[in-house]
Amino acid sequence: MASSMAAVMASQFISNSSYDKNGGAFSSFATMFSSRGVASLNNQTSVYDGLRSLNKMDSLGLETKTRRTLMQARRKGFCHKNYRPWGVIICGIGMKLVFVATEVAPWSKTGGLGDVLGGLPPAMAANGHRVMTISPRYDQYKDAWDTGVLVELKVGDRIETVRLFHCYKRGVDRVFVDHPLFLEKVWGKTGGKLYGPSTGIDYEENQLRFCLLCLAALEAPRVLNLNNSKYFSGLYGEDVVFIANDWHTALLPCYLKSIHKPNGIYKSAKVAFCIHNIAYQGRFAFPDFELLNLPDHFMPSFDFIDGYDKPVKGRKINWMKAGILESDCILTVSPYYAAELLSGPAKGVELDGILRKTGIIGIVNGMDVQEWNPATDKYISVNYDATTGTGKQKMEHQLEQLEVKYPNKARGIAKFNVPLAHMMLAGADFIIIPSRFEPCGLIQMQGMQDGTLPICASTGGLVDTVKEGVTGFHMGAFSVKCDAVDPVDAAAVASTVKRALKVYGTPAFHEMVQNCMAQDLSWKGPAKKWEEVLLSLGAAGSEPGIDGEEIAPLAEENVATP
Ligand SMILES: Nc1ncnc2c1ncn2[C@@H]1O[C@H](COP(=O)(O)OP(=O)(O)O[C@H]2O[C@H](CO)[C@@H](O)[C@H](O)[C@H]2O)[C@@H](O)[C@H]1O
Repeated sequence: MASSMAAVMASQFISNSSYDKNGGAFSSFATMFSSRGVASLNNQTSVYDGLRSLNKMDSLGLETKTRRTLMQARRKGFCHKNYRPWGVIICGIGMKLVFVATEVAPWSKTGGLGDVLGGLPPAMAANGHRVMTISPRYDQYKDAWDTGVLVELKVGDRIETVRLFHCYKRGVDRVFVDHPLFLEKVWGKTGGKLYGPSTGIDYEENQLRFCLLCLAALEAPRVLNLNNSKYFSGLYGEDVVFIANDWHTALLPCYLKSIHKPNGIYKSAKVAFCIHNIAYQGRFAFPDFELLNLPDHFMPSFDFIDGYDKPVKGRKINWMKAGILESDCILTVSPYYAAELLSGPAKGVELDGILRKTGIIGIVNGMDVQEWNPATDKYISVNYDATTGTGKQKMEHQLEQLEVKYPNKARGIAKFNVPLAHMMLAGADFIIIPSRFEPCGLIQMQGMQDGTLPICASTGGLVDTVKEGVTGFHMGAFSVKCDAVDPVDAAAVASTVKRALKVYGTPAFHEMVQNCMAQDLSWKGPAKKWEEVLLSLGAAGSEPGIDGEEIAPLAEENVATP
């Protein structure tokens, strides 16, 4: 197939790839709808022999515990990576993880997908894994350098050249794929323009854009020589675990199997596919299969007919279906949502049957507790913590007066505004989340972190993360039919809000606020669960990490636009 071109062309550019750059608010409610070693000996072999006699050496010449001990010592600052007390270079432990997605916060974000790609990778790195993210370069990110590495890829009927940019932040290699299909269309880091000229309208070339991303992502671990980490250096190599996210990256396992594995490349590499929102599947006209440059035997994995019970005329291709069938394991962002996806066509959005065959694992998302920390939040004028959770008396009085003076008044701002989102969640007492479905949901966690009680629908991750009467209020599950609002659902919103208002200002309310703020909502717990799943895939060289003591400090220069 012509598609083997990518691997061949990429290898021609490896010589180019050496790279080392050192590089209470006026409304009490906020409602947001959003929807690892290389063992290298110097002349101190007697010490090495001593180690060998003390420990059972593994195939790479190091006993796991020894490696971990040294790693931990380095983390505590007891030794530097260039200090080799035992004549052993240790390049790391754990797994080599490559996350691929169309969004990665803070560089690009339209919602929770960007947040997850921003937060989970540093948490995995904190646990001792070598971690890379690959996403498009939508803008001239000022903190991401040109590696000078070019890769040629066959996309559609053309050969396209992409350039790889890189920065190293919070223990993670952030790789950005530069191509006019991304930058020339978007020129910005956030907003609906990532996917189309305006919200709800897709770019015609989206399939080609995402083919390009998947193909480039499969080259990066083999061509990028990255040396910024204290613990790791050189190429990631082939024993990696790819984590593909949502339908845009569903072709990654297909290209891995059609281009690389037949050529003996990435023999032990595995792919985990994570569903953040099954509502978006990448359904296209069947003839578009030709655009993808995949062998015909992949057709059944893509083959799809709209309308489960009443099939609609005309076959389609379905990217997410192929991603699910061709990956080594499927994850989603909460256990309850995983169960909902298996429950039937309505919640499984017609992929429930496929998921029942493959199985799916739900792990609740964490949140970035550094970005969302009311004690240090740069977007709010008065910082606070659990001991100062209450508003000023004067303002509380003004609030009461506002309600009396302007009954039934509220403000609605339909804009993507990060500072405002922080201010609303920090300033509000309640956040109403009336989701018809919610795979995990981050705003309820951001609210709880800020001491703002969620009043939420009982669906998906909201069930897993909000405890009735303890950390918030549940309204019950809503109809998933989007064409009309069910009056029963509207009544449930009203009655639950009334119930929450009765608690407002009481000792029970203050206890709930304390309960919310006392929780560890960070990525630490979820990252351990992710590690367990990814280790079980058995990519060569995969080992458990360590217990990360803390997530690395927030990078000084975090947001990156010209
Ligand atoms: N007007 C606005 N201005 C600025 N920022 C705004 C905003 N409205 C929302 N945000 C921010 O965008 C993010 C929204 O994340 P969510 O997880 O709640 O939903 P989303 O549907 O995007 O994510 C999907 O993927 C995530 C990640 O897996 C799942 O948690 C979720 O259930 C699934 O639907 C939060 O960081 C929030 O603060």
